[in-house]
Amino acid sequence: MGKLILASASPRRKELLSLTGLPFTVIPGNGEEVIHTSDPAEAVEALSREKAEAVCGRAGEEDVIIGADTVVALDSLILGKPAGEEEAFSMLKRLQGREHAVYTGVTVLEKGKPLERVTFSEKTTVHVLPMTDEEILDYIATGEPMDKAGAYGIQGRFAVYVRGIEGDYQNVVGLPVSRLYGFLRKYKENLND
Ligand SMILES: Cc1cn([C@H]2C[C@H](O)[C@@H](COP(=O)(O)OP(=O)(O)OP(=O)(O)O)O2)c(=O)[nH]c1=O
Repeated sequence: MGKLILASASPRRKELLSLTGLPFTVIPGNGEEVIHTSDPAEAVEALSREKAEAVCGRAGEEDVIIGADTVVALDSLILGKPAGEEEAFSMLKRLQGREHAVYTGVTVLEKGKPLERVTFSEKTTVHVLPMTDEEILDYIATGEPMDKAGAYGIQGRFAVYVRGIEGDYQNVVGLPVSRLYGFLRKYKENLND
């Protein structure tokens, strides 16, 4: 068996994958994330596949690669990372006072067995309390929104505005780790460091 590779530059995903106790290596991808569908589940699944496939060239024949992507969906909009503070403001203005869905797509790919590739997505519903414009601006000033889908981090200062969730918390932070572990546990004894 080869190595387990996390195809991600996200420090959160690295931390979440560590919870499995499996040895793994991080290879950040650098591809553009372009969404070609209005279906958020389809979008994150496709992006997770692209991220996993993008590092295939740098992986060994027996390596197992994980790619993941997270978006926020509300009404018919799919929100990725904000391009700047103005976009962060308009995203948070839309999200406050209501519920939305967070989707993370995951692909697990054994480089030598392309036909056994697994792709799935997980949805978590997040209920956000009403926020004043001043609270939104104060939150943006923390710097937390800029590298996160939907312009917030449930694991950070935004926690005070989260009334509750339905589904997997870790999925919101960027990796549905318990569901993913279901696909990874078979590699447990066989991975190289
Ligand atoms: C909604 C939400 C998202 N996020 C993060 C998870 C993801 O890292 C990020 C969404 O961006 P992604 O494009 O999914 O991931 P990334 O660019 O950070 O990392 P990579 O593509 O290299 O794997 O938003 C939080 O940390 N907390 C939250 O509450």
